[in-house]
Amino acid sequence: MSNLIVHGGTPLKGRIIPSANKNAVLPVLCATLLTREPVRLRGVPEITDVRKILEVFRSLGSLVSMDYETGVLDVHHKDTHFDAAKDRLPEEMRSSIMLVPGLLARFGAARIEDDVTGCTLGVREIDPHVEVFQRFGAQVERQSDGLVLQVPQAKLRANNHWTDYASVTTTENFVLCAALAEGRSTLMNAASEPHVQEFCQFLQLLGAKIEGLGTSRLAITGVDRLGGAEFSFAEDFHEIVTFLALGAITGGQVEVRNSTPEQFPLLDRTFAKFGVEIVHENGWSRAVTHGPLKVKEPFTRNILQKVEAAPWPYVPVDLLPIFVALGIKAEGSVMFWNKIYDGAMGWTAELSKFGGHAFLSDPHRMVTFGGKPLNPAEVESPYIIRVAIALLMVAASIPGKSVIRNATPIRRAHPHFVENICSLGARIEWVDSE
Ligand SMILES: CC(=O)N[C@H]1[C@@H](OP(=O)(O)OP(=O)(O)OC[C@H]2O[C@@H](n3ccc(=O)[nH]c3=O)[C@H](O)[C@@H]2O)O[C@H](CO)[C@@H](O)[C@@H]1O
Ligand SMILES: C=C(OP(=O)(O)O)C(=O)O
Repeated sequence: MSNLIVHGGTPLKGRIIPSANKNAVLPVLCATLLTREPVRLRGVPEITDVRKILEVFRSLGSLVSMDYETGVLDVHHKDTHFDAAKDRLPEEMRSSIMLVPGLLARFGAARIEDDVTGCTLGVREIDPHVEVFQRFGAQVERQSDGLVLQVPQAKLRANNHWTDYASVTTTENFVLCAALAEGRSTLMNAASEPHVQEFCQFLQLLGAKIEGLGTSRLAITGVDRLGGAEFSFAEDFHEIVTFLALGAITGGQVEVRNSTPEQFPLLDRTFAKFGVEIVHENGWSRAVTHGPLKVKEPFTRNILQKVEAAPWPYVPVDLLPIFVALGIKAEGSVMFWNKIYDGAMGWTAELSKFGGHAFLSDPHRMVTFGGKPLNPAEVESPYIIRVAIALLMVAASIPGKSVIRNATPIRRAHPHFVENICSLGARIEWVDSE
């Protein structure tokens, strides 16, 4: 377990070049299994989830050359081998489940390990995935240590499917299966997050026939084979928002490179609810504060200001903790509504150790009563990447030494995160503990 020691209270200043979005990089890595041609990826971040997937590739016998200095990955799945009875896939990360279509395409067999939950956000079912695999013709059997999938026929069968809700990884799994299936498949209620679109663009580059990117209806016409490609990852909107918020919460001036400000109007309005103005100019975004943070009062009398997170184009649920941190700091009350997860808000007790006041109304809703005097503290992060960051944000805004225990999940998604914050003037360090 790694902890973060934070000497807070310094207004952060400077410029940040964001890394690639973990949730685009991981499905793209899984998609490379669908081709027998070489693939070159640029901007691959040095994060633990990437390391785990590359380890799987090496164990399959693929050629993998990863240079984390330059972010260039060359991968070639040429002569591979996999035994669903003996080999195991990574756990404690959701993206493990997106290895399934590539393994089915190559070996006619795959596995889903018991723990593909990822961050402990509440129920994260695998049924929508299993249903997708079954619709494409896979047989699924529960074994003592996971699920084993087999495809009796040579190719997956195209189909039309309508999911219960817009799930990011289920959509990606559907597209991965459909890309090489026999015939044309359609998916209704498809997820449309920027990372889902980026993943589809990569597959198109390999030669996949996908229509409807960015909408809730995807149509995919299966092709016989996919080719190779060179692909560069876009900037991660999670990192952009996170560094802007770090600038705002510490009363500093942080600029982040942002090539896609068109994705930001709702995020800008969300920042504005805490008194933070986001300015996009010449490919950069900056957070401007006008004195201490203050929650914007709604015009409707006697209602709470609120932030609602749900599948895109709502505020992304993974960004909710970042805004909760702003809610603890800003004077006024805000209701945070996580419409997706039923177990992602149970960290109010950690906020109270800082003197922050947050009330868990029900499993989906939290109210912050911000602007209270805050003190440094030792807190413990749940296994949730963005909560570890939110706790770090609060700590960075308070003069004195705080400790964020179990901050390791940050390493799953954000490369050189502490180095990046320190480049803005922060005094933060990793310390390993038992
Ligand atoms: C590797 C990856 O890309 N992980 C992301 C992906 O996970 P992931 O694809 O696992 O998330 P899903 O969209 O499937 O949602 C997770 C869970 O939320 C519940 N659910 C979701 C949507 C909904 O409208 N109703 C509902 O009930 C279901 O229990 C579901 O199992 O998308 C999540 C939602 O943006 C993000 O938090 C994760 O970071
Ligand atoms: C929840 C996340 O990831 P995962 O789905 O892999 O747990 C995240 O990226 O914030």
